[in-house]
Amino acid sequence: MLAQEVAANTPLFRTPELTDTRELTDSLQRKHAPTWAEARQLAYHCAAPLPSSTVTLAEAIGCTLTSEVIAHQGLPHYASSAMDGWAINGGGPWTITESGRPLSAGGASVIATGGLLPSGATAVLRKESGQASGDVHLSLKHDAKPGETLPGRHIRPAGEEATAGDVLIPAGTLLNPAHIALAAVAGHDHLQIQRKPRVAVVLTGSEVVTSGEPAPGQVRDAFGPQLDAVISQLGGVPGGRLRIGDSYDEWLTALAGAHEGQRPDVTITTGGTGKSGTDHFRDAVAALGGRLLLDGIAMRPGHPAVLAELPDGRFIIGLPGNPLAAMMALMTLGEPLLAALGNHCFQGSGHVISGADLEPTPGKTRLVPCTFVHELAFPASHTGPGMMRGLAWADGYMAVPPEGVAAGAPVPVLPLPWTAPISSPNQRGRHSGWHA
Ligand SMILES: Nc1nc2c(c(=O)[nH]1)N[C@H]1C(S)=C(S)[C@@H](COP(=O)(O)OP(=O)(O)OC[C@H]3O[C@@H](n4cnc5c(N)ncnc54)[C@H](O)[C@@H]3O)O[C@H]1N2
Ligand code: MOO
Repeated sequence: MLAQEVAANTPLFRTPELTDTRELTDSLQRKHAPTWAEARQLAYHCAAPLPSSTVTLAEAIGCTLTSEVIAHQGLPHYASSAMDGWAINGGGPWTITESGRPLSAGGASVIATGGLLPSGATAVLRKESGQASGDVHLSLKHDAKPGETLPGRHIRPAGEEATAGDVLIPAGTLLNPAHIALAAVAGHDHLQIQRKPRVAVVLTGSEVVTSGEPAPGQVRDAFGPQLDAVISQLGGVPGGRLRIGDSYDEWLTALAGAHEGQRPDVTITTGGTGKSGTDHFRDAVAALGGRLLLDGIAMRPGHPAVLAELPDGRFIIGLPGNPLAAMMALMTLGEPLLAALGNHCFQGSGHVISGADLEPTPGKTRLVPCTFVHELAFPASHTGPGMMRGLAWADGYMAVPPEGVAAGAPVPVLPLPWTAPISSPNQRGRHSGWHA
């Protein structure tokens, strides 16, 4: 269950005063590292929504519709039988004629469910309500339900569900499989949707191994098996993966775009955000003519995270190598950036009563995986920057302000992409804030 919420969520929206990213980054670079909140704002406001694109129906599931779906003809578009039986004209008895021919008074013809109603038909008589003798004579069974031959009985009239010109699915709808079926029955083949950002991943580090138990000096890759799923949960489309070692040349080639397939909108790197001889993020971005939008954040863990933009418009998010630090940096920068590119708002923090004293960390926001017990938020254990145990069982993560939080006071808490929103029941969902 959700912990008690004492303040409504405040989803972040594009605000006019913050749309000049260069001004924002310049102002941020003049002072210390941006705060956690400033970093989130910057990651949201540095990107414009991707253009919409036309896709097949199956490809549109899970996407946001940008152009309404109209009924070009009535739904259904012809009057049909709702039952297997006979199309009939009048109250009977009837003479059976060839199917598909117009019916005159006292006429009947065999029809199947969904079959096109012949002209002159006044009703459909269900098979179980009629008695045919030979191929010609049809009469009403004595035990047939009353009203079986009344005009309109068991007929699906044309336009019953929609008339031509009706808006079947408005723009801004997050398309579920039933929407797609509706578009199909209305005769549509393609839909216009908001394009989702394509996100490539570059995993760095020669000590990183991808299977089995790592030997001393090696680490098992914490990102490869799960990052694509998180990218999807954040509204992106996984766009390829590259593994490289620690050399500058490998970094340069990887960031230059040595990916197979389509060019990504965002590249996420892991590791190499430090400032040692084996950390090449900044040099590679500079060599490619890119600029750092953000270099470090006043938060723990994840403070070395970097956000850059290349001249071709691609964004690069540099996540630290430490696994929890990387995930917290991904929430801080990746969630808002993907939201902006995908043209939706992202969730702000809810407030939950803290069950524990949370120590101050002067000048820094602490991001702490937490669990909810009796509607109180408690910091999880095992939340060192390189640890995953705490995050694995967390219900969300706290953004503990620099001055700390006393037990019993509200603390900002955010959901993880795979946990329930920290929100009141009438709050809109993560992907529902499409900007028309
Ligand atoms: N002198 C300083 N050293 C460090 C500082 C500092 O401020 N001064 N900051 C520390 C912090 S905080 C972090 S976070 C890390 C940032 O490191 P990098 O982003 O350069 O990452 P690496 O050095 O490549 O790796 C750090 C750590 O993470 C492990 N790693 C890397 N990739 C993976 C992976 N795919 N799966 C699991 N673990 C991974 C790597 O083996 C290292 O143990 O710098 C600190 N140092
Ligand atoms: O940012 Mo490092 O965050 O603590 O592992």
